[in-house]
Amino acid sequence: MIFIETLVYVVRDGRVLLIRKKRGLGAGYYNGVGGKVEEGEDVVSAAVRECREEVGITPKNLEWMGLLEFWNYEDGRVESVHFVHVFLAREFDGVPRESDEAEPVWFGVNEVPYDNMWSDDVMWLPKVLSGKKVYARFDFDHWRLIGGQVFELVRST
Ligand SMILES: Nc1ncnc2c1[nH]c(=O)n2[C@H]1C[C@H](O)[C@@H](COP(=O)(O)OP(=O)(O)OP(=O)(O)O)O1
Repeated sequence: MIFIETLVYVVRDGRVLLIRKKRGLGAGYYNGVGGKVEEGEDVVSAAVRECREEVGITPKNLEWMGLLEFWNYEDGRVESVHFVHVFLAREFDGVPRESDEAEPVWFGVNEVPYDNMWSDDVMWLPKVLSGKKVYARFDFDHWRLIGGQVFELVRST
């Protein structure tokens, strides 16, 4: 199975908005706001929709910060591949509120709870929060991280 997904990190006043995911894959972990891109939807529209659905806010002027690939293997075979577009939003409308999927929580950008997040996050999210664009690929065995590489993207002139 191949999935196109989004992750949005809303940043304001030195803090970043994360969600504590309440159900599904990664439940209990803190993460950015996001989910699967639906049939016929573009990635920016999907990112905005997920923010509205999960925490009731509308992010504005999304800045594309990179692409992550998550390859999950089960019994030596590829079980799923996830292409995740990462965005920063420095502006938004609305007030974050809890939903049945997610509890929104603000953290200082230097106090992100990496011990309670997907174990790949500490390898790339600090770069994104400091304004760097990234490409990364991570391999998992039954969703346990077994390897990965992170690259900073720089624009060539
Ligand atoms: N390893 C890792 N690190 C960081 N972020 C993620 C992962 N694996 C992931 O799946 N994710 C992110 C990527 C996506 O933003 C979400 C996936 O959310 P999911 O709940 O599967 O998608 P929804 O569309 O919201 O879910 P349903 O509506 O299908 O329940 O996690």
